[in-house]
Amino acid sequence: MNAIDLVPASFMAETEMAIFQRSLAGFLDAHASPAAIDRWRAGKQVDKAVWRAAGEAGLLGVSMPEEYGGGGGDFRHEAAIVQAIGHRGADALTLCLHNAVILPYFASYGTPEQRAHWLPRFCSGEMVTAIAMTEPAAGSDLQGMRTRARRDGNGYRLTGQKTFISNGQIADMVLVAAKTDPDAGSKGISLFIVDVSQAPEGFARGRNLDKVGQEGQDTSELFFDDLFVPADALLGDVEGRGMAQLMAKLPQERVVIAWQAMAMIELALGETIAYVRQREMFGQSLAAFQNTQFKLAEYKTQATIAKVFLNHCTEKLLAGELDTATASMAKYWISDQLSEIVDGCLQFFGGYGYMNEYPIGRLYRDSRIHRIYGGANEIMKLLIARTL
Ligand SMILES: CC(C)(COP(=O)(O)OP(=O)(O)OC[C@H]1O[C@@H](n2cnc3c(N)ncnc32)[C@H](O)[C@@H]1OP(=O)(O)O)[C@@H](O)C(=O)NCCC(=O)NCCSC(=O)C1=CCCCC1
Repeated sequence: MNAIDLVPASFMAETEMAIFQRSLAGFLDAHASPAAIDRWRAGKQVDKAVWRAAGEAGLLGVSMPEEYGGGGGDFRHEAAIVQAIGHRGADALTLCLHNAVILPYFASYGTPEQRAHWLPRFCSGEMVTAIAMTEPAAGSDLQGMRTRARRDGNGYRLTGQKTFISNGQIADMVLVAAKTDPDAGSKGISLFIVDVSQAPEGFARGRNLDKVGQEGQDTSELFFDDLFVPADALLGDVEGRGMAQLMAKLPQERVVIAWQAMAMIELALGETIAYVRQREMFGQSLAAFQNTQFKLAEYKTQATIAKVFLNHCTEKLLAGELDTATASMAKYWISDQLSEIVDGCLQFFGGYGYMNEYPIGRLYRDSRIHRIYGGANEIMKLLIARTL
């Protein structure tokens, strides 16, 4: 049994992972109750207090070194968090963005001073993070970004616009991709650590965008108008490495999204199995129909195969051997399974499935984005095809 699988405590010795999962479940019971989630969805953002509480509970920066206030764990702990949150729906998944997507940029590319300054603030929950790559006219084509960073004395001036930025409304620090040399192609992009906690002049948050699903977390436009950042805001200390840094880190982000999709598949199957068992029609249980059994057998098979492949990707990632194509396969294939399975599950609920009061309808809306964010699935196929 893989340590990432949630197994009943009675079947295993109390391993470090089981203890971690238990404290995670306790945290989510206390801070991500259905009432709290309803509040986030109404306000279109996760309460910031939850971040502080997550920091105090040791759930932020779990894979970061202990010397920076992190948990000293690894990607298995990150995957456990993604799963535990995903099993309750999609809300608060941006905690995983902070943990498993953004902090690793600092751990891998930050100077010792940047790591020492920023990571403790992120691990405590004092500062919430966001990453800003996408622009209104450049989503899939990262090199097409227009945001500029011009040298100015002992720093840079950032001008441009970003959109679809998760945590954009609540972030205290935004890691911004910008062109330092528009003529240098992939070597003309750099990443900047932008402290927006004090609403600096030249920075503005735009709309908290109204989405089809995942309404419990904020997704924003961000505007930079001649915003001054000091020279040490450049991630690392060499200009022009941003594109390669993004390309190297995106595979892990894609595995995180695949784990989210996996958790939501399991949630959909659980909800549907419970429903078909209690729903009576034509004088028998909906579960007794062969169509129900065959469909659910197919979905369970797809889910099982997906999980085996995802555990394989996780092992590769832990060994530092995860390649872009393999991560792209996980993201594209598992998010496709999610769409098919959630759609098929909703069908069993009939008219009730289309009502927001049933969780399956919400899952249907929340799951659609998995085929788009982290790189559209068509981009995943392009990245796979490049290796053939
Ligand atoms: C693949 C792509 C469509 C096109 O790449 P091009 O061909 O322009 O870039 P190319 O020539 O492949 O490469 C650039 C440099 O990079 C190096 N490198 C590549 N892989 C790696 C690697 N694995 N390690 C190190 N270096 C790498 C490459 O060698 C090159 O450097 P060089 O010029 O040779 O010096 C790219 O643009 C992409 O991927 N878009 C999807 C964006 C996309 O995924 N957003 C997602 C936005 S975030 C998001 O959606 C969120 C979702 C959830 C919540 C939060 C955020």
